[in-house]
Amino acid sequence: MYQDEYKKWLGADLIDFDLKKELQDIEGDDAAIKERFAVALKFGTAGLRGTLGAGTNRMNIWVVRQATQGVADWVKTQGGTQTVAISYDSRLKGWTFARDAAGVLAANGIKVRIYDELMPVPALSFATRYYHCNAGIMVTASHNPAQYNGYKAYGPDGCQMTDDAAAVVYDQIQKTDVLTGAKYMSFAEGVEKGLIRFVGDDCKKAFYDAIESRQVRPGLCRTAGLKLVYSPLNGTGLVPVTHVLHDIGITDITIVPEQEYPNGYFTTCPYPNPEILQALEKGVALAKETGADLMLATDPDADRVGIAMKCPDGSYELVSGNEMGVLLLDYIAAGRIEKGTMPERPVAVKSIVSTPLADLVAEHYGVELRHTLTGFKWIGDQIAKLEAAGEVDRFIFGFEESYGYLAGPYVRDKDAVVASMLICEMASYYRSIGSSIKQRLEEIYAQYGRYLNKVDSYEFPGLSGMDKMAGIMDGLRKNPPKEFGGDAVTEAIDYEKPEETGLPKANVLIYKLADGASVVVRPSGTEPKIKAYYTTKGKNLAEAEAEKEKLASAVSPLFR
Ligand SMILES: O=P(O)(O)OC[C@H]1O[C@H](O)[C@H](O)[C@@H](O)[C@@H]1O
Repeated sequence: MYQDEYKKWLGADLIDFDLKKELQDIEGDDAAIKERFAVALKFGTAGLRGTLGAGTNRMNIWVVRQATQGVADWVKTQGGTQTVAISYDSRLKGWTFARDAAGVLAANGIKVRIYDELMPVPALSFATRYYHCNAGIMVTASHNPAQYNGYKAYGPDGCQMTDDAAAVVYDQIQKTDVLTGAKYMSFAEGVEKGLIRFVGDDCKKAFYDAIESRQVRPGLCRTAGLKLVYSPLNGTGLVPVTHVLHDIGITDITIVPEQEYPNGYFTTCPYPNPEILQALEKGVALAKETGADLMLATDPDADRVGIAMKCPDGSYELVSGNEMGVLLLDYIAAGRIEKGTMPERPVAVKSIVSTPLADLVAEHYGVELRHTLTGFKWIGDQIAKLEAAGEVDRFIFGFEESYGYLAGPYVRDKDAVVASMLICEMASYYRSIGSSIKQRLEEIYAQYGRYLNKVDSYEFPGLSGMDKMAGIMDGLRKNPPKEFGGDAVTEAIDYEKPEETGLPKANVLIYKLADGASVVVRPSGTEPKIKAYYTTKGKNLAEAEAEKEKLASAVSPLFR
């Protein structure tokens, strides 16, 4: 089967010369052919993601065209404006895939609004809403290494596609021959026919205005003198983040030179994920050199942001996604109360695997904190619910521990542009009152308790990995652990039971322990990993860390 498919591809005019060469190079190599052709990349709610290359199990123009035909078939059943927004980041073949997706949509009679320069996830979500599109397509593999690309699909609300819509697209893809099934018209023809148009400056301006309107203390940054180092990690952040920062008055910005301009090879940080230290190293080094108050790094599609902060002793410390979520919630709530701009019955949202410290902070300010499953689309879904009730202004902030934040309803995915702006504003504010982000964080710990949140990941690669992970989760359900390292489990919550959790069914187990600590276990939805999320509390950091180590040594043998 896979050999037949391989021969079909080898004999076809593949347009992209890289593909032809790759297929010729693997002639006679059964394993290499099998890997590329035995299965197809699966389109799910997050769209497609895979390594670049030839074959049905790779990201290439043919797989992109086939997927886009599936999207087009779904759009045609939807009525409305029959328009799709498209953006792309700095990844290899990003523009090629975006252009080909536009060509497939145009050939299906669907109108396209495509950015004329690389722009991040939040800008795509915004354009999808702005032009009342039926769908949005973002060509990106987020923070994966350079050999990856992908295709995130959005619904009309600017949220990642729902399960129902993705299932229809998937069915349509199955009916579309990968090499011959998608309709196609050249980009030029689509433009000539008026079907393909670029995103207008009005839309870009409205996006920036929407973000800047979320400042908590407008004008403050103009005089605070914040010194910043910023790295777009060779992705899309450079233009939007610096645009917004300049607008709000932050001018002392040093950009990490090697990571300033788009470069899909990510030569200085092979894994451009702001969650990991390596991606932030160049920025931290430059912050030390320049004495910056703050260092920010956005991932290639600028939906996540990681930071390092200057401590009073001059050292730099990384801030975790949970800590930043809590800091921003605290800053936004306190600031809006002080400024008289807090809505009535304010709502914030976080995922069930994010820190419970946020619950205490929310309670302190009278903010209702809603809990959702992992995946920012669930936070978008909460905003949609408020919108449907005519109460969208109640939403003040949403975050996930995986470095995703959003502070307004103008988009429905995480937005590192607004997060970068608010982090800088918050740093400026604390600087202006003789404090710092670090000091505020310590005050929060002093007030609510020294919480520690850590995530350990256990990898299960290869085809057998999925089975192993399923077996482990099954084992935990059949033989529920009664204690971890001597700490009794006081409550076990199984998210496979929606009647008990009030949330959609999910493969997540939460164990609450006698001393306020908790362990959450779930298989990742994006990588072949089981993740264990630990929350511990101590009189000080050392005590919380010791507790985490104790729990982790009891939990990790379960994953062997
Ligand atoms: O823990 P995982 O399933 O790998 O997901 C981690 C993250 O993946 C993506 O970035 C999603 O957009 C996030 O919403 C999610 O939190």
